[in-house]
Amino acid sequence: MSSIGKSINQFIIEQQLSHAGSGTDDLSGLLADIASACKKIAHLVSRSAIIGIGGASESENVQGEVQKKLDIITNDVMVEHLNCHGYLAAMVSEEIEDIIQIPEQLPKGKYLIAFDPLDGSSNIDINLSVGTIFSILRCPQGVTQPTLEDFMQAGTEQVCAGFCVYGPTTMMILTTGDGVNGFTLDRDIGEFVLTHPKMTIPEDTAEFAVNISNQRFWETPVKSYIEECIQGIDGEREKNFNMRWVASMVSEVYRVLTRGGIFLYPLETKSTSPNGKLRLMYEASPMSFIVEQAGGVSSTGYQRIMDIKPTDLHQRVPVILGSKNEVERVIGYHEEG
Ligand SMILES: O=P(O)(O)OC[C@H]1O[C@](O)(COP(=O)(O)O)[C@@H](O)[C@@H]1O
Ligand SMILES: [Mg+2]
Ligand SMILES: [Mg+2]
Repeated sequence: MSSIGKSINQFIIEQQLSHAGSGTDDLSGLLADIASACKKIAHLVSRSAIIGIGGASESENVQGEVQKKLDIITNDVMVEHLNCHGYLAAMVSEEIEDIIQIPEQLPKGKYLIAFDPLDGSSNIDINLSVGTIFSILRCPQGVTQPTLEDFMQAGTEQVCAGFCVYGPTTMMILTTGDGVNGFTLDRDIGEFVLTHPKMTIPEDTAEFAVNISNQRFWETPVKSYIEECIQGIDGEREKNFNMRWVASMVSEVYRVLTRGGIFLYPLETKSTSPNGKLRLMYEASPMSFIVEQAGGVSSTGYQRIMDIKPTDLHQRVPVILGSKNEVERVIGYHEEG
């Protein structure tokens, strides 16, 4: 029987029960809290102009980026929804410099979470899609006040990763290491329902996404690859490529999941941000888990992103992800030097 239309909570509980020997645990509760937070964020994003929460704030985040008002508000929504039910031991956010501890008086749980509360926030004021990205890790046993070291886990340690896109429809994409499933927010009943079961990324593609204005900073392997794509049928590849750049990673990854593609935010030598722009813990790692679970590949060009153990909460890494055969081709160019 098709499981289309199943609520996200029902789906997670059934998925947990179907694994031999495992019962439901706090993960389903935590995911229900995340879904509630994302529903609230979807509502705020859609009403931001009406209620006067669009535009920039007066503050900068830890990476020196001017925060949008909604960057701050959505961060608070995530913290408020996730800190009260005892599923988490601590959180980290792209918008906050240090670990966010669970208040003393509240119960603590066995998971850690890293999140980007509003991805692509430069797009809010021009009415393009934005999103929320999250990565769930296990808190080491016996730890009640997690430290930096407890969060320094490679992407391969993730229990679950997901993201929401607040676009023409609000969607949540989720993996717990058993494939990737997509849920659409049905606003009539206030639930995310399964609409895109078992999402897979086609192995081949003729569509690339890169911010070409940074071309002068790229290394030779990426420069050569993009040059080949642009030459199209007249070049070595003997086929035409299409290009997209939404400047919102959630939208780019969602597109790759639905019709294939390659997305690059590569190493940028000599730029002010030589490791690229994307944050390992809040963007690269969870998206890599999802992409791999959908049959795609995700790499820095030199290394599988899922294998990188962070050394800093706000570390940036180069990202090349998407359709297997194209990403492997770019990795091959890095190997050739
Ligand atoms: O400004 P650029 O170079 O186009 O960068 C776009 C990239 O930056 C991001 O917007 C960074 O995310 P934040 O909005 O969370 O800082 C990605 O979503 C996107 O891929
Ligand atoms: Mg982001
Ligand atoms: Mg963000």
